[in-house]
Amino acid sequence: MAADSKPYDGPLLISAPGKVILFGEHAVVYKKTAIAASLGLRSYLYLENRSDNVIHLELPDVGLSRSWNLHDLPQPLPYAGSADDSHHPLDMPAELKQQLMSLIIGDDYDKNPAKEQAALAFLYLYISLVTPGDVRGLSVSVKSTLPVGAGLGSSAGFAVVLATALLIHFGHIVVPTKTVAEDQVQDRSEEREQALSQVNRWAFKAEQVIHGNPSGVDNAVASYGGAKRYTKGEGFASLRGFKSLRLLLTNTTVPRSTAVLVAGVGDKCRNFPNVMNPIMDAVQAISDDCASLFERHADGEVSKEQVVTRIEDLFDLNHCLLSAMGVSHPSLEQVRNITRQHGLRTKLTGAGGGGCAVTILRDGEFAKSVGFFYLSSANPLTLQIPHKKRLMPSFQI
Ligand SMILES: Nc1ncnc2c1ncn2[C@@H]1O[C@H](COP(=O)(O)OP(=O)(O)OP(=O)(O)O)[C@@H](O)[C@H]1O
Ligand SMILES: C[C@@](O)(CCO)CC(=O)[O-]
Ligand SMILES: [Mg+2]
Repeated sequence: MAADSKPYDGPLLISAPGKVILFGEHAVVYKKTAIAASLGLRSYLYLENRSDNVIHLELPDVGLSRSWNLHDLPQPLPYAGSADDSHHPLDMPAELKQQLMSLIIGDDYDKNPAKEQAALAFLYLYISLVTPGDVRGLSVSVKSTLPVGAGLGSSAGFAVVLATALLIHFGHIVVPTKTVAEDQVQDRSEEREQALSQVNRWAFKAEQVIHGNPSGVDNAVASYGGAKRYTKGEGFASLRGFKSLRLLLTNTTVPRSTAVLVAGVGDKCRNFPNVMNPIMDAVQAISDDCASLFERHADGEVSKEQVVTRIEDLFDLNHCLLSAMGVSHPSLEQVRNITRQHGLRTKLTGAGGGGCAVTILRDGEFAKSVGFFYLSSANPLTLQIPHKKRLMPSFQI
C-alpha cells in the first residue's frame, strides 16, 4: 500500500481507451517494435460497496452475471507492491487454480472461454489486491463501447479498468480528491507516474490470464494513452512528429481469440525459426521506417502527403508479413480488395484472424463507412468518481 493511501470507500467510475496498432502486432511479442495509439472508444467500469458479504461481477459484453460469497473466495495472495513480475499468473498452484475454476464454473457453466477468461482475470486480481481482513462486499460492472475480441484492445481496456478500480479500492494507489485544500496542492506528477505504473503492471497480469503470452503493448496504450512506439522489455518511447492520421476501421465481425492466434505464431516460430526470424526483423524495419518518417515530417523534410503515401506502402508490407505469419483471414483479404478498388490501403490490426482491418485515408477523403475515427495523439486513461450521485468532472491520474 502506498505510504499515505488507505482503502477507498466511495463508488468509482473508471474508463480506459482501446487502441489501434499501426505496425508490429505479433512481432512485438518477440521484442520487435510496435507503433500503436489509443482510440476514442473506451471500456467503462462502475464499482460500488455493498452492505452484504457478496462480490458481484456483471459483464454484459460477455453475458456474465455472477455473485460469490466473500467467505467462499480463496485466501488473498500476498500483495507484491514492488516489481515481482517473474511469475505468470496461470502458473499459480494447481489447487488454487482448481478453486478459482470451481467458483467460475458454478451451476450454469456453458463452456464459454470469453466468460471464463474474464472472470478468472477478475478473481485473480481480486485475490492479489484485496487487503487481508477487508470484508466489504462489492459490485463491479464493466461495459465497453469497443467491440469485444476484434483487435481493438478490448481485453486490455477491461484489464486496465479492473486493475485501476481494485488498486484504488484497496488503497494501493492514491486518488487525488477535491478535499485537498488549494494551498496543499502540490506537484503530484511523481505520484501519478507511480499510480500509472502500478495500473499498467497489474493490467498486464490480467492480460496474461486472458492472452497467455501478451507483449504488454495493449495494456500500456490503455494505461498511458497517446501514440507511441513500444518494445517489450524497454517500454514506451515517444513518437516525435506524430500529430494525427485519418483511419477507417472495418470490423469484419469474424470472431477470433488473441490467445489462440498468438499461440499459433509461437508454433510457427518454433517450427520454422530460420523463416520466421527474418520476417520478424522485417517488421522491425517497418516500425523503424514509420518512426523515422514522423521525425522527418517534424523536421520539415517530408510533407504530410508523403507521410501518408509511404505509410500506405508500409501497410501493404506489414499486412503481407502478417499473412505469412498465418494470421490473416479471407474476410480481411476481402476488406483489402474492396478498399484497394477505391485506391485505399488496408492491413489487419491487432491479432488478426478476423476482427478489425485498418485503412489509411488521405486528407479530404470522405469515409462512407460508419466506423470512422480520428486517431488522436492524446487520449489517456481518465478516471471519474461519482460524488453524492453526481459525476464529478473527470480528471486524469
Ligand atoms: N467488456 C468486456 N467485458 C468482459 N470481458 C471482456 C471485455 N472486453 C474483453 N474481455 C475479455 O477479453 C477477451 C477478448 O480478448 P482478445 O484479446 O481476444 O480480443 P481484443 O483484446 O478485443 O483484441 P486484440 O487483443 O487483438 O486487441 C474476451 O473474450 C473477454 O474474456
Ligand atoms: C497480437 C498482439 O501483438 C497484439 C494484440 O493486440 C499480441 C500482443 O502484443 O500482446
Ligand atoms: Mg486483447
